[in-house]
This record gives sequence, structure tokens and C-alpha cells, in this order.
Amino acid sequence: MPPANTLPAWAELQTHRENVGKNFVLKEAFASDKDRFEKFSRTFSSAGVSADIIFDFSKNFLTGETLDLLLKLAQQAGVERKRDAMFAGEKINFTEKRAVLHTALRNVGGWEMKVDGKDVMNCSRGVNDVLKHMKEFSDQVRSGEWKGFSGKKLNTIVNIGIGGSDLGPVMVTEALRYYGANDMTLHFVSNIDGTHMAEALKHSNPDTTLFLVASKTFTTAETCTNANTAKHWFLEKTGGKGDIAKHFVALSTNEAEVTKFGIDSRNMFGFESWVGGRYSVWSAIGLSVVIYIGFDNFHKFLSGAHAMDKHFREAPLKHNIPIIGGLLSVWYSDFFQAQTHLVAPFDQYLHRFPAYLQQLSMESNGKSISSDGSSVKYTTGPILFGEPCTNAQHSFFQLVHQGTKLIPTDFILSAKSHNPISGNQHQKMLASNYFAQAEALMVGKTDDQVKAEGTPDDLTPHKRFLGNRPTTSILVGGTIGPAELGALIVYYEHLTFVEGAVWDVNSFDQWGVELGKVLAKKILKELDEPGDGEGHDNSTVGLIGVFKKYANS
Ligand SMILES: O=P(O)(O)OC[C@H]1O[C@](O)(CO)[C@@H](O)[C@@H]1O
Repeated sequence: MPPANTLPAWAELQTHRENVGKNFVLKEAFASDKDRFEKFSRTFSSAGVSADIIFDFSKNFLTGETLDLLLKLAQQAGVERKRDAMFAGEKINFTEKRAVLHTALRNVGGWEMKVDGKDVMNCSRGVNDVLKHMKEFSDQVRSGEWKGFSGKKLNTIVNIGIGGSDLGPVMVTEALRYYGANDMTLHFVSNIDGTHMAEALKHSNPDTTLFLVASKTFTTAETCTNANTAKHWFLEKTGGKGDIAKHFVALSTNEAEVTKFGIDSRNMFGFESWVGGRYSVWSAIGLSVVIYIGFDNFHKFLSGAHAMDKHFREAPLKHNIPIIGGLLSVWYSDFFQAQTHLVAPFDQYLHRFPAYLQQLSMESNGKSISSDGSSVKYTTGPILFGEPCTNAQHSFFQLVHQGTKLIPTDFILSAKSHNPISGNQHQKMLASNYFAQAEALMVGKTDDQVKAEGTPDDLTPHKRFLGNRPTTSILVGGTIGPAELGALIVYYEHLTFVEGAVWDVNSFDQWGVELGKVLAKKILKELDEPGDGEGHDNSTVGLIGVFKKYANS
């Protein structure tokens, strides 16, 4: 693949940015085109979801010509070819020589999906077998048929995992809390900080606690240490009478390590190496979700996800919602030097959604080496951040409105609340803020408007809003149920795919997390040895020395 910035459409976009993009004024674009909303919004409708989802791209620096040029860039960068290669099970994760087929995990539509000629859906221990196992097990736990060693129903789930083996289950169980079993307590222990495990175990009863050890590799230091701590706690609390087989299950690809840990392979829920950690909530890693919301709801979650896969795979580029979302991100990153992407859900249930998207986006596209091994000469993955609104409005939105940075922002709202309390007053106030923020960011407030309010001259510039800040508004035409959540997640998955395809980076590896892990292992040993460590810089040696002095005093 030639570098993205050498593609003809890249140069055309640069010229277009000089001629049009640089001077683009959103409010003028609306004033001169009464159909702008219709032109640049897209509706996602499918039998796989119970509500339409509207993606309003019209408050972006976008003209018909911009969209055409961005689509041209996508074609020249081979986005469709790469997408089709992903669905075909080709080894597009070229540094790890792996297929990327998390879409098979939610393939409720019966597509043929193969890796190395093998039908991954219907082979032994394939996707459908594992789903069946997850259904059986979760039904048993929910009904109380699966009992702990002392014959009691299990009512506490402790998921031990980190990264994709944690963030997906946490985010989804929070987002779908409305559907969750009220008699169940969930803990997600990820951090190696002992506080995380200690707090989870503090009020847990070993008779009624189920541990899910979630790790694709089953070698991750934090997860293995936390799992061993949990095992010791369980055996100690039960005076050695506790039956591991009834209280510990593994969600992993690594049967050998699972067995070594002491978990019976019959209590292992497997998946394959072609599922990346950050794409694994659809796999066995989602077992906590299934136990919490029930298999039927989990199936709806998969159906909504599959519906968005189908849209991404089949919709023409101009109507293809993740394609447009991904290209807009490239447009802002590379032609406006935007460094960030803000996602602010107007939905308390989605409070962990931005954290989840951070791993998805930044672990996927936080790369600077392209497919031929050379350094890219353009900006890649944006810094994704976010918090639920309206909270965020009272914290960092000052910077979004009046700071010096261009921050392309996504807002998410559902038309209906699961909790329409106080005569739906809360939801209406929430919605009014959702509309107001996008409008305010766009229209701003001129000096004349500020002055007309009687503001003294010296205060006027401080109260001025330049406006012209782009937003994408996502509106779910009902409540956000399992299917709608599935579709929203997959929108961002494929948006990330499109970015990476244009930037020609491998969105599916994560070598950047390795160096810190290796150094931590070396330093861990040194903390127990005399001296202040070997071969470190002066600052690190100094800090290790100070730590040892205080920690051991
Ligand atoms: O599921 P595992 O193998 O424990 O990995 C956990 C996480 O660690 C990472 O490999 C990064 O260190 C993520 O990609 C992954 O989601």
C-alpha cells in the first residue's frame, strides 16, 4: 500500500481544505442549505435492533465535495478490499499473522465464516458450541441449579481480567444494568493494586461466589496474580473444603495454562486467537454479561452487533455509517490537526463507554508504522476521551467551548429513558442539554451578542464563544437495549477499522504495551534484592532507593 499521504485523493483533500475546509462556517452552511440535516444524516434501521439509530453528521466540516473526496480516499486506500479481507478470515493482523474475525462471534445471520478453510461457526468447540455452553452454564447459575460447594445458589460474580478481558464486560454490564439480575452482585477486579481485590472480597461469601478468570492468553501478570490471590482466599476461607470446580471458571484461549492453574478444562469457555482482546466482549469473555442479563438478552446484543456488521459490509460507501464516521476522523486528524476525539454519552448507563472506546481506539490505532515497516508521515490515532453528560458539562466542557483546540465530539442520546422518573422531567432536561451543547458548540456567541446582554467591554472577550466546533449527534429512537448497545459498539469498532485502513497501520496488534511489562518484571525482582537495581537511569535508581527506604521503614 502506498503511504496514505501519497494517494491522489490526499492531495485533493489538502487543496479542498485550503479552499473550503479552512473557511468553513457551520452556521452559514445551515443558513444556506435548508436540507443540510437530511443530506448529512444517516439512519440505521434493521430488524436486528428495536429502534432506529440516527447519526447526524451535518454539524461537521462537510460539504458534498468533502464527502466525495473522503470516499475517494477510502477507495484509493483499499478500505473496502481490507474490510472484505477481514470478513473473509484473511490474516490482516500481519504482524501476528492472524485473522481478525470477531465478527464471527456475533454472526447470528448464518454467514459462512472460515479461517484457514475451517468453518469457525460449526466446528467442534467453535462459536456455536461455545455459545451453547455459555447458555447452559448461565441458565444454571441464574436458576440456582449450579450450586456452590455448600449447596447454596451463587449470587456474587467476580470477573478477574484486565484490558479487553475487563473493560468490555464492565462497560456492557453497566450499560445493561436495567436488564440485570437484581439478586446478583458483580465485581470486576482488574488492577494489580491489591485494593481492588481486597475491596471485592471484603463482603463476598466464598459459599456463594463465582470467579470468572478472564484472560485470552492466561499469562497476563495482573490477572494471574489476582486469580491466585482469589484462589488462596477461597481455599483459606473454606478451610480447604471449597471445591474449585464449582467456583472457578476460565474464559481463555490457553487450555494448558488454565489446567495448570487448577481449573478443569470442562469449566473453560474457549475462543480463538483471531479474537483480539479489545474485540472479545462478544466471545466467552462476555460470560459475566450473559450471567447477569440472561442469554436471550445477550443474543439480542449479538443481533444488534451483527446488524451493524451487515450494514458495514453491504451498504454503499456514501450511506455507510461507520465509513463516514471513520473518514471524518481522518479528515479532522490529518487535515485540521485535531488531536482528540471526545465521546460524551447523555446516558448514565453508558458511563464506562468512553473508557471502553479508549482501548478500542487507542490500542488499535495508536501506531506510527505502516504496513511496509516505514514510519508514517501523518497523524494517526486520536486521543479518545469522554465522560457522561451532563456531568462533563460541569467539568471539562469549558475547554471544549473556549479552549484553543479543535475537539471533534460525538454526543449520544436515547429518545426514551429506562427510568422516566418525575414525569420524564429528567429525560427532557437531559435531552435539552444534548441539543443545546451541539448547538452552542456550533453557533457560539459573538461580541455583539455578549454586549447586547449589557456585558462591560473588558469582560466581553471572556464571554465570547467562537463556535464552529464540529459534532456528530447520535440519537437512538427508543431506549438503549442490548441490541442498540451492540450496534453502537460495532459502529465504533468499524469506525476504528476505517481509520486504520486509511492510515495503513495494523489496527490489531499492540506491541506498544510490551516494553513496560518487561521492565516491570525486572524491577519486581530488584525490589526484593539488595541495592537499588541494575542498569537503570539515575532517576529510576533514585526512586527505587527512596521507595525501598520508606516501604521497609
Ligand atoms: O486477555 P489477556 O490475555 O489477559 O490480555 C489482557 C489485555 O492485555 C493486552 O494484551 C494489553 O497488555 C490487551 O490487548 C488485552 O486486552
